[in-house]
Amino acid sequence: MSSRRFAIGYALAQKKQKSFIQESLVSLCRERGIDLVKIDQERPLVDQGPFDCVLHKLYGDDWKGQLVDFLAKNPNAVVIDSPDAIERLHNRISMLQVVSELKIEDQSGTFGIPKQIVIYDKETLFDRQAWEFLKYPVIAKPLVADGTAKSHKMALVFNHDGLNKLKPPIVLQEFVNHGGVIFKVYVVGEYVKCAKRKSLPDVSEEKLKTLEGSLSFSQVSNLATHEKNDDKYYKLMQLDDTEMPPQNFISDIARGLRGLMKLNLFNFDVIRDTRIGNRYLIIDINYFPGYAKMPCYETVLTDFFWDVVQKKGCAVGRSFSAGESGEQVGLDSRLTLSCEKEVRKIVSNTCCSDGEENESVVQV
Ligand SMILES: O=P(O)(O)O[C@@H]1[C@@H](OP(=O)(O)O)[C@H](OP(=O)(O)O)[C@H](O)[C@H](OP(=O)(O)O)[C@H]1OP(=O)(O)O
Ligand SMILES: Nc1ncnc2c1ncn2[C@@H]1O[C@H](COP(=O)(O)OP(=O)(O)O)[C@@H](O)[C@H]1O
Ligand SMILES: [Mg+2]
Ligand SMILES: [Mg+2]
Repeated sequence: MSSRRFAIGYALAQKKQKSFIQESLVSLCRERGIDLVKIDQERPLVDQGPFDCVLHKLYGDDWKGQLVDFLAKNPNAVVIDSPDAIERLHNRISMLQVVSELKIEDQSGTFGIPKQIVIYDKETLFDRQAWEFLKYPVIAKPLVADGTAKSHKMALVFNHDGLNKLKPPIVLQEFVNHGGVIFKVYVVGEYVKCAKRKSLPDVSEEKLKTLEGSLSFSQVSNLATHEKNDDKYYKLMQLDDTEMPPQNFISDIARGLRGLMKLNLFNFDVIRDTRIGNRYLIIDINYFPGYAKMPCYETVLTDFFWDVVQKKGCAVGRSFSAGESGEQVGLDSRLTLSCEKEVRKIVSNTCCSDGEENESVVQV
């Protein structure tokens, strides 16, 4: 076994750094020969390193340019993931477009997205005919999903009166009753983990008649980590009784999304339509989500980093080995850690001693 050490530079917002770069992760990586090194965002990336790999959740043209410069100087380095691929997730319409391209083998369920429309102005918002195919209640979501608190502010709209507070550009999406439970599917390269979380309660036809205007909410599934890891959380939220989606089905969707979006680090939110038992709707896809909420996230992420630096598991480096051929290659292919190997293996979660029955682990 080689004793070479590897360096992974990370560029993350303060909050993300705090939640993700925990000592437990840093030390596990260190034991495996991988040093996690903070990138100084005050200095040009090209002046830092050497890094075998850059891990990031920063946006904007300046950062994108820095990554390009960095790769030009370090042709053998890898960037997880491509800014262009990540950018698609910053708009709630383009984010879900990829679902229509998905083809999966497993037939144990059907999938799609809720009916929705993008509204750019008040005139269209109040023109009920423009979106008559949507039934109340509808959820109004900011079109932009750029990680700001504002981009998570939503409203559940029960009738025409509830439209007054809305500020386009927004996506109006039909609210689908789903038993108050959402499935969050975390993807880390080939690894997939599905977890249950609390969601908005169902709204019956009778209840809808009595509800006034709208209800504002934000990040309903996002309680503090310690609350979620607590057994009481599942009991309190009655999550215990909710059946998980079929594992193969979820792994097929995860694999398909990963391949189409060319992303390695993301999660997606899925709800099960209570009207049609095995119909699943994808409502949200997030880049580099809160992995620290996954039990054993340290092991999962360290294994992934190991595969990346060892150039295993994914076709790292091959598509952007400009050094070998001397050719100039496009930005996207050089920034993309593409995934060619498709291992479809369901594994049981052996790394956790707490035996969480509410979660499933799948590799795609
Ligand atoms: O902060 P956390 O750990 O709750 O993670 C957030 C995610 O929560 P989740 O893992 O899905 O439960 C959260 O997911 P949701 O959008 O709430 O489904 C986002 O991914 C959020 O990132 P951003 O604000 O969209 O850039 C994530 O926030 P950042 O950590 O990236 O700021
Ligand atoms: N179409 C929908 N039907 C029912 N509930 C929904 C729908 N869309 C969103 N939700 C609920 O609202 C929450 C926030 O919506 P989401 O699109 O995931 O935004 P965010 O990016 O802020 O997480 C979801 O976790 C879910 O509880
Ligand atoms: Mg969400
Ligand atoms: Mg989101």
